[in-house]
Amino acid sequence: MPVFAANLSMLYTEVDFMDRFRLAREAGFCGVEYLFPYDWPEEDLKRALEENGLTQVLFNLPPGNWSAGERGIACLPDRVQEFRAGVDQAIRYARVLNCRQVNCLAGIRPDTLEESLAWQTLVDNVNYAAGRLEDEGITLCLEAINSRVDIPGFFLDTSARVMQLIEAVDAGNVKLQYDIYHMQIMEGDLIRTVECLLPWIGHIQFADNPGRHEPGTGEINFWNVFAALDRLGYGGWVSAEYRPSGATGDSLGWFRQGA
Ligand SMILES: O=C(O)C(=O)[C@@H](O)CO
Ligand SMILES: [Mg+2]
Repeated sequence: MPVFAANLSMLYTEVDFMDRFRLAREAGFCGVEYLFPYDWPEEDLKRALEENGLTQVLFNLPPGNWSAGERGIACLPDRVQEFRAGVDQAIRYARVLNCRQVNCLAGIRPDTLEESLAWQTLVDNVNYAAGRLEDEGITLCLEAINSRVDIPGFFLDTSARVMQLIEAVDAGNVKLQYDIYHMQIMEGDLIRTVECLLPWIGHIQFADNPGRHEPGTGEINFWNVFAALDRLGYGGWVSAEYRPSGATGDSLGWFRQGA
């Protein structure tokens, strides 16, 4: 079975954020990720990881104004300074948390922004971030997110589009973050896609579809998908990024079965 991590922004929301680390460890996870670390002091997060023997697998670059609906600023030409400051902030946290991967959210392209300008801004920003992160030994992940259900207008919404960006940037530390849930909605053909794109995949996340709940609640055959990851020799993390359909503990049958 792959090595699984728990996404603490979606799992264990029954308890306060800082208590989720312990619950993840008690369930048997050895790695965690969450959307953003920036609301907590680095040292507090580091302590939570160390006390529970957990690896910080991933977090996102600052996304702009999340509560106002922004989902990344990397494609927005009037936000380049803010993007760069966000890279600095992410590096500060990644150093303390010993986190080897950060994810860049491309953002939602406003109708008033020309597609070509959004694309060039994204290429330039990813180039900049990749250079800064390479110096730190950190991989920059680029996630394709479905624009049909969860984030209409999200600028990078297919694996092909991310691959186009990876080619345009041509940096060794830029990888595709393949989210099985989003790609089931946009593309399907999960196992064949992973097989084709394996060398460029840095991180995998999952939830079942529809509903974005745990494996077994929807249409994806996770047992076959996880077996394929093993057969293909995928060596990265596979993160449970789903909203449990009930209590988190009750949603972990897939994990207990595979562990
Ligand atoms: O929504 C997702 O999927 C994620 O991976 C989050 O990090 C936000 O993009
Ligand atoms: Mg995801």
